[in-house]
Parts: sequence; C-alpha cells; structure tokens
Amino acid sequence: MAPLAATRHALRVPSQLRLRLFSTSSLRAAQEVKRLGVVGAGQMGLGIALVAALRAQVPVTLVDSSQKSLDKGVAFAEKLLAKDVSKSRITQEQADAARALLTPATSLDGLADADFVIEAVPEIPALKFDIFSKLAQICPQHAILATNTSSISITRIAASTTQDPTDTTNSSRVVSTHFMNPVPIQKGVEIISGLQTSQETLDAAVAFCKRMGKIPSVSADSPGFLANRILMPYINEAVICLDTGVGDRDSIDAIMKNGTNVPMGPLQLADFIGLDTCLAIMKVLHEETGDSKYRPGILLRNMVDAGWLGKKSGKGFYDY
Ligand SMILES: NC(=O)c1ccc[n+]([C@@H]2O[C@H](COP(=O)([O-])OP(=O)(O)OC[C@H]3O[C@@H](n4cnc5c(N)ncnc54)[C@H](O)[C@@H]3O)[C@@H](O)[C@H]2O)c1
Repeated sequence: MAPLAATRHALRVPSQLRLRLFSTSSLRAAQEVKRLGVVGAGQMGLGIALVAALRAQVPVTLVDSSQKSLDKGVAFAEKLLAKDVSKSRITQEQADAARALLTPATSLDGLADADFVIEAVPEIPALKFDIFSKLAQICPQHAILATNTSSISITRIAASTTQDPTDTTNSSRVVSTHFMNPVPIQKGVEIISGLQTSQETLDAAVAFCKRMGKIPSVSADSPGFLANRILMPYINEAVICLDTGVGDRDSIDAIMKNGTNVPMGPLQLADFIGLDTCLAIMKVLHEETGDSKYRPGILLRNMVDAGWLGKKSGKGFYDY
C-alpha cells in the first residue's frame, strides 16, 4: 500500500475530476481482488456478498460470529438466487456459480487471504474499532479494509488500526463503501475516505464497487455523510409527526409516497432499514454536530427499547 501522500485534499475534489485522477494501478487493484471478505452476514453483509459473487464473480468469505446468522444469511442468499432464476433474471448455472463462490466462516482468521474486506456488523463504534484493529493484523498488507458504516467517522475507524497515529501503513488502506439497502437492488454506494485514506485506496474502492455493478458517489467524512445526513432527519421527522399526532401512519407514508414518487413512505422505509440503525445514526448526527435539529424522536427511542426494530424483528410501524 502506498504511503499517505501528504494531507488529503481528495475530499474536496469534484467527482468528475476524481474520475480523471483514477489511476490504472487502482483499476488493476480492483481487478486483482481475487477474494473478498465480508464481515457480518446480516441484511447488508449478505447482500454485499451475494452481489460480489454474482456480478463481480469473486470468491467471498462471509464471516459472522453467530452461526445462526450465518445459516440464516446463506439460506436467504439461496432464496434470492432461486427467485432470480424463477424470474429469468439469471440462469440456473449463474446461480449455482454464485452460490459456489460463497464460503461461510465464523472467525476473522478466515480472512487471511482476502484482498478486499467489507465490514457490515451492527452500528456500534467499539465493535467496529475492535474488528478493524484485528483485520489490520489478520489480512494481507495489500488488502483494502472497507466499512459499511452508516454514520461512524471513517477517520476514527481508520485510527483504530494502529497504536501509532504517525504510521499510516494500516490506516491509509481504510475506506468506506456504504452500500444502500437492499444491496441487490439499489445501485448507489457512497465511497468515503477518512483523513488517513490514500488516494489509491479510494480509487480501488470506487473501481471494485463498479465491478460489482454499482454507481459510486464520493462523499466527505462528515456525520451521516451524504445519504443519511439527508435521509435520517426525514425519517425522524416522520416519527415525530406520528408521535405528536400530526398524522397517522398511513397518512404520513401515503403523502410522501404519492407526493414525492418514492417507492415507500418514511415509516415503512424505517422498518426496512431497522429502527435500531435509524436511532444509532440519529444519535451520531446529534452528538457529533451538537445540533438539536438532529435530536432522535422519543417514539423512535421507545420502539427500539421495546425491541420493535421493524421488519427484522417482525414488528415496527407495521407488523411482518
Ligand atoms: N440496514 C440498512 O438499511 C443499512 C444501510 C446501509 C448501511 N448499514 C450499515 O451496515 C451495517 C450492518 O447493518 P445490518 O442492517 O446489516 O445489520 P444486521 O443486524 O442485519 O447484521 C449484522 C450482522 O453482524 C453480525 N455480527 C455481530 N457482531 C459480529 C462480530 N463481532 N463479528 C462478525 N459478525 C458480527 C451479526 O450476527 C449480524 O448477522 C451497520 O453498520 C449499518 O449501519 C445498514
């Protein structure tokens, strides 16, 4: 991995210019990803692993600390592949080939031969810091270490890979590939660099996401980045409207669905994202900016406390 080239100004480089800066060595690095590692086989990790196997046709080691989550994730991948075959979106051979590329594992040690790792564990800072400090030790020196975090600072995650902040050997290869949910359907992915991220790492992340068939947007390492900085206050406001009786659930979702041409209203979308994830992101926006406009709604907190996390727990604003 190339050393960090002075202070990064890349965050402020317009995306058109960034494409021109795209180096052939980064393209080669993305092409040369011979094994992807994905940490966390939940809804995001599973989707990332599946799309990488199907579109980039790269072998994937899918790691989850819970055997139950791993089994559930692999079964869900098989279900999604079978659905794609039944709808003639892919052939049975393509489905079989993608399934054969997925290798489940329960330990991070399984990532010792990964060229590119994408972490998708729950949005808990200490958990991510711990995983990145381990990945920096376990993965090969050339491996790119990406996080799917929705809101945690990439600079802080990168800092967790080293005891010596002046040594950027590991921190320069940390980047964010923030996929949108559901990964098999949404084309967008935000690529975010921390202060330490090298240009080569950033370019390789953009190139690998393109190899997965995605359309990358580059954003600065700022609370919520672009997508959640805009989306989460919108969802939070919808929850506050519900809580304070401005409108009922169906009216809130219907007006946004039918008024702004989105496929689902904000409360249904919150259920799909997971209310715990929505709350965690609002907390980060609130705490890191100190701006009261990001205060999480009381009902959002209460629903998470009740364990009503949306689709994944069977109950949220809707029943599943
Ligand atoms: N849900 C969304 O819409 C969405 C969208 C974009 C980004 N994200 C981000 O993606 C990440 C994952 O979110 P998700 O919705 O897939 O969560 P999830 O709860 O569905 O899945 C997380 C998985 O990580 C596993 N895990 C927990 N600790 C682990 C460890 N130490 N090692 C390995 N695996 C571990 C869990 O068993 C679980 O299977 C979060 O950072 C979230 O903010 C979520």
